[in-house]
Amino acid sequence: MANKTFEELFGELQQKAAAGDPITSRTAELVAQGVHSIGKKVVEEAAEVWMAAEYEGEDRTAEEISQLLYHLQVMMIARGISLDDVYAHL
Ligand SMILES: N=c1c2ncn([C@@H]3O[C@H](COP(=O)(O)OP(=O)(O)OP(=O)(O)O)[C@@H](O)[C@H]3O)c2ncn1[C@@H]1O[C@H](COP(=O)(O)O)[C@@H](O)[C@H]1O
Repeated sequence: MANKTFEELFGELQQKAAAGDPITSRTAELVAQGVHSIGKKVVEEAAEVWMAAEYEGEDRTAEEISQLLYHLQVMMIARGISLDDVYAHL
């Protein structure tokens, strides 16, 4: 996972969602479960970011942020939302 940019990860996840095996790919498994399950993971990871930021160190907080970003990307793929769709609102 180290040194992978947001854009590079998104491309990899798109490929995994399209052709990945739910047995070996967490991304393919989550996309197969659908938006409801992914949404619960997004909320869970967001709460873990909050708790880490308030009570833990920078490294743990960064780790939780990476997990939140991953699950947000999975949600984007499940809903057919591109990076440009999101950047348009930033
Ligand atoms: N960056 C990530 C990544 N970040 C987080 N996660 C998943 O999110 C989980 C972290 O959430 P939790 O702390 O809740 O862990 P958990 O309790 O095991 O998860 P649950 O069983 O509760 O869902 C991890 O165990 C991973 O399953 C990720 N899964 C995959 N990636 C990358 O995505 C790419 C494709 O991965 P696959 O789709 O698995 O091939 C690869 O480059 C991976 O490194």
